[in-house]
Amino acid sequence: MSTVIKNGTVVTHDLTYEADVLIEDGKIIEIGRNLSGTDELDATGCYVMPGGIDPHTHLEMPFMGTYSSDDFESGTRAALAGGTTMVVDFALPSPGQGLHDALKMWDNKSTRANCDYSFHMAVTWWGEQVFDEMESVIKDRGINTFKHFLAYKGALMVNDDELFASFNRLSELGGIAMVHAENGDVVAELSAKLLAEGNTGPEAHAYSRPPQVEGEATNRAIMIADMAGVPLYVVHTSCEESHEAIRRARQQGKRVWGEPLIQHLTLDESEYFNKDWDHAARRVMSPPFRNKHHQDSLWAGLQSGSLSVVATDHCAFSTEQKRFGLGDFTKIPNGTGGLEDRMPMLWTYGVATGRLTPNEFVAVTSTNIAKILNCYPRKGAILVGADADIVVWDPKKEKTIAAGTQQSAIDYNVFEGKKVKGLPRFTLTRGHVAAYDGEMRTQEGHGNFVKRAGNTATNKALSSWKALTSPRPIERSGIPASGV
Ligand SMILES: NC(=O)NCCC(=O)O
Ligand SMILES: [Zn+2]
Ligand SMILES: [Zn+2]
Repeated sequence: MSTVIKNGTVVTHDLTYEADVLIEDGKIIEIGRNLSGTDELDATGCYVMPGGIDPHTHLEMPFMGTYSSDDFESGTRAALAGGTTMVVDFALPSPGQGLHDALKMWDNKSTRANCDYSFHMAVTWWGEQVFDEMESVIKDRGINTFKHFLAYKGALMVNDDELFASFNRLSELGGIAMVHAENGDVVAELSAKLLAEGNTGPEAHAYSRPPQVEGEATNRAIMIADMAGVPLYVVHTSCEESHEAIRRARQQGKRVWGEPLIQHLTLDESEYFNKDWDHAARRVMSPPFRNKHHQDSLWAGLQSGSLSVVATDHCAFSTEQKRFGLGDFTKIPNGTGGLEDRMPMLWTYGVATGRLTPNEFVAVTSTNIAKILNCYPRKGAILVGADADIVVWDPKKEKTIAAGTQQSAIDYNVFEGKKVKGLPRFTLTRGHVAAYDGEMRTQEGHGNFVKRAGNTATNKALSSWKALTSPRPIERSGIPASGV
């Protein structure tokens, strides 16, 4: 059995052309004119693009005394509804837990995934066991990305000595370092002071995490990564201070990538000043939403290439869960949803406004991250031999975002009421049509784990440079006799 996508315009990160796409056994087998197959999908008036890849999700994540409400089933269903065909989730060991132990837990949860997925490994504590297991996580499990939290003091946060040790180990093994860049010590101090002064509401979450805490931590991580000789990926870049550090590092030739979220690009800090406690608390996430100055900086970064990827950090908590923080903003579970809305929101606020070209849209939602994570061109490509993870995108299709019609398990949507123009007509996950003109036809358990080998081209380039420039003793003849 084969499927042909007919009469569409193929849009990739570098090309736009009219062609049909023929699929068999989950792969693209031919691209050309006048193709035929057993099943036909009509793409007249549509763009045929690589399915989105969201490299930053937290599905069923244990966090702040509860679990995020979307699991691998509802989360990947939401992804497919919005044109995303692969998610990358974070496996988080609890303190003292081994990396492989934590991965077993994530393996169990992910059996229900409707689309392909991969994992990043989090380094939440440091010791010999973590040092040792990192090797097999990369070589046997095919996980080449390791996240470090510089925030969440007393929980997930690692200190600078641990960060440097882990970055050095990754440099040796050919891994990629990731950071949540906020200065956790300063956030803890500011939070305690705000609470003592009677600032208990959700707006104080934003006051406790000003752009400076993010700028400082981003810059620190960049410098530590540079000394270790490891590539660095900065997650949820939300402000000019952090973007500026990334931009400068890239201009200096450092291997650093920045990832803004669709929430930070399109929602601002005024959400926290809403008189309705629930409204404000539902939008509590770290880093918090910023103002227009920061949003313009992020858009400019995507346009100029100093920022590389748009993600969601999908970590959805219900209103009931958010209310754990009534009377104390530090207890509001941090996180917002966005998996279903990332692509339509970015198209509406990016492509339709002229901030991004359709090719740039494909680059920042799919191809760039496939290259960074080392799964391109299996993912992120419309090429013969690639997985048939495809979105047939109708630029004229419209809807108003509403919690009542979403796939996510929670009872609200941070984009509620936003009108989007540009939606999937069909979303295909390895050839299976999981979203058919608004109707969900997902298959629970269809998703496969995507292995990603370490020692990428970027790792090799960095280690060659490191070897060439590393400190070495100067050979001298005629060493003076000691003493005077
Ligand atoms: N971002 C957020 O507030 N929650 C999810 C965990 C994280 O990425 O920091
Ligand atoms: Zn984070
Ligand atoms: Zn996150």
